[in-house]
Parts: sequence; C-alpha cells; structure tokens
Amino acid sequence: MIVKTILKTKARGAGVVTISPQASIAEAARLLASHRIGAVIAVTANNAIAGILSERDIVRGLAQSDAACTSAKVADLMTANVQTCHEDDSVALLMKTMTDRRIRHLPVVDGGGRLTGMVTIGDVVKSRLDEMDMEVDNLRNYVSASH
Ligand SMILES: NC(=O)C1=CN([C@@H]2O[C@H](COP(=O)(O)OP(=O)(O)OC[C@H]3O[C@@H](n4cnc5c(N)ncnc54)[C@H](O)[C@@H]3O)[C@@H](O)[C@H]2O)C=CC1
Ligand SMILES: O=c1[nH]c(=O)c2[nH+]cn([C@@H]3O[C@H](COP(=O)(O)O)[C@@H](O)[C@H]3O)c2[nH]1
Repeated sequence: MIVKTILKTKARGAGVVTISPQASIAEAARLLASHRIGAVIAVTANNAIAGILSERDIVRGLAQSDAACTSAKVADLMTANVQTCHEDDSVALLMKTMTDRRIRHLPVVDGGGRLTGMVTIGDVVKSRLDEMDMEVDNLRNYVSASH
C-alpha cells in the first residue's frame, strides 16, 4: 500500500486546507473547527509550503500565553521546515515517520515540492484496516475453494 492509494480513497476533489502564515491563530482555529480537521498547511502567496500548524501547536500557545495567543500569527506557532512525504512512499514508511517523529499529519508533495495532499494517522489506520479486511476475504475464499 502506498500514499497514492490513500489519497485516491479520500473524497474526490478534496484539496488540502491551507492558510496564510500571516493569519491569526483565532482564524486558524476557526478553519480547523469548520473543516473538522486537526492541522492546516501554511502556504506563501505562490503556494509554497511555509509550515504546518496543528491543534497541538495551538494548545502549546494557550499554555504559554493564555488567550493572548489567539491574536498571534500562524507563523509564530507553526512548525517551519516541514517533514513531508511523497505519493510513492509506502504506508509502512509513513507509519514509521509518524511514530519516530511523533506527528499525526504529513503533507504530501510532488517531485517539485508542490503540495498535493494530506495524510493523517487516521487515514493510515483506515488503510491498514481495509488491507486486513481484504486479507481475511482472500483467506476465506482460498479455504472455501479448497474444500
Ligand atoms: N473513516 C475514515 O475514513 C477516517 C476516519 N478518521 C478518524 O477521524 C478522527 C480524526 O482523524 P485524525 O487522523 O486524527 O486527523 P484529522 O482530524 O486532522 O483528519 C481527518 C481527515 O481530514 C483530512 N485532513 C486533515 N487535515 C487536512 C487538511 N489540512 N487538508 C485536507 N484534508 C485534511 C485527513 O486526511 C483525514 O482524512 C480519528 O478518530 C480517525 O480515526 C480519520 C481519517 C479517515
Ligand atoms: O515537520 C513536520 N512535518 C509534519 O508533517 C508535521 N505534522 C505535524 N508536525 C508538528 O508536530 C507536532 C505534532 O503535530 P500533530 O498534531 O500532527 O501530531 C506539532 O508541533 C506540528 O506542528 C509536523 N512537523
């Protein structure tokens, strides 16, 4: 199973939810809530990845400076120098990256570094469950065909 397979199973045409690094944390929180997601990618005016902001970063900001953090900029709390993955990467590699780096969201980029998708820990678990279901079906078919 590779990243491309996961992206194909996600809603057709669903793009990546992005935000400007200059937007406020309050705007980012509203975006996360309205899309029911846990992270946004901060992109520059020409769509280059500038960082990633997850709910974890907002919680850290709240712990450090209470509600004042909501008027800070996305750029103040985001992770810059983002670790990314590619469509041809295996899901096993993604699981390792997410576990080793303790991250639950990974942006997908193409060969030119352009943002093409987002994969989360939930997407990875879902793909693994689908794969296990398929394995069980194949085994059942094999056993019933040989009797
Ligand atoms: N039934 C299913 O197909 C899925 C169920 N889930 C469940 O939803 C819950 C939350 O999921 P999490 O993985 O923690 O992450 P999440 O809440 O951030 O992501 C939820 C979904 O939104 C997508 N998403 C997240 N950020 C995005 C962005 N910036 N742009 C575009 N799409 C974005 C993810 O790829 C994922 O499919 C978990 O309980 C998880 O198991 C998650 C993914 C797929
Ligand atoms: O370099 C990175 N590449 C990524 O794909 C990535 N995803 C999350 N993060 C950062 O890790 C922390 C936890 O994020 P999560 O809410 O995704 O678990 C937070 O600090 C996030 O900003 C990333 N950093």
